[in-house]
Amino acid sequence: MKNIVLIGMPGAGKSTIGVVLAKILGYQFIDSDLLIQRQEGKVLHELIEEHGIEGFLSIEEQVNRDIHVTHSVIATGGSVVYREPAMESLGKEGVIVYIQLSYENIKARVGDLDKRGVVIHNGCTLLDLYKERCPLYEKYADVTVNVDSMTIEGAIAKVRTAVQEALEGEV
Ligand SMILES: Nc1ncnc2c1ncn2[C@@H]1O[C@H](COP(=O)(O)OP(=O)(O)OP(=O)(O)O)[C@@H](O)[C@H]1O
Ligand SMILES: O=C(O)C1=C[C@@H](O)[C@@H](O)[C@H](O)C1
Ligand SMILES: [Mg+2]
Repeated sequence: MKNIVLIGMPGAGKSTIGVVLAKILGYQFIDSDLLIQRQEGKVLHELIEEHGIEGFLSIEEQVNRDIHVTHSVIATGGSVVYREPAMESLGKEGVIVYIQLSYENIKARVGDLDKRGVVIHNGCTLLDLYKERCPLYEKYADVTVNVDSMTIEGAIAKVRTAVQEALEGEV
């Protein structure tokens, strides 16, 4: 049985959708960000400050490559797409679902980028980040689900249907 791997911008709703979807499907829920925090004993923004962007991405890559599970929904961090080996490994683990949301809605959802711990270079805006990342999410996605103007419940149902179609009823 395939796992379901959620990718997308910070604030897209990967963790929010993922945990409820797992419950509905009777799957386990895994949040890569929480695995990173548990392994390192620090919260994300501390890790980015301490190790720098490339150092953090290396930790994130290793943690995601080490995920080997079944019957699980995996919510990833928004920056996982910067490391091809991590995406290759996740792609073998399950169907990759891009949770797509417009820039305007992402902007409204994410608060202080520093406190949230987003991988962004100095001088780069959220819009720059959005434009840089969207092609990467599209590149790795097996399925894209747009969740603009959807309630949380609506988004979960849409993701579930899209995954079922992609896996031809396997879940
Ligand atoms: N469909 C929705 N409608 C309104 N708000 C939502 C919806 N889905 C998620 N949210 C809200 O958006 C915020 C961000 O959601 P969440 O933390 O799940 O995003 P994420 O994709 O996991 O982000 P990150 O990459 O930072 O882990 C939360 O406050 C959540 O309650
Ligand atoms: O989108 C990002 O740059 C990130 C999102 C978080 O989920 C974390 O994975 C990390 O803080 C980086
Ligand atoms: Mg999350």
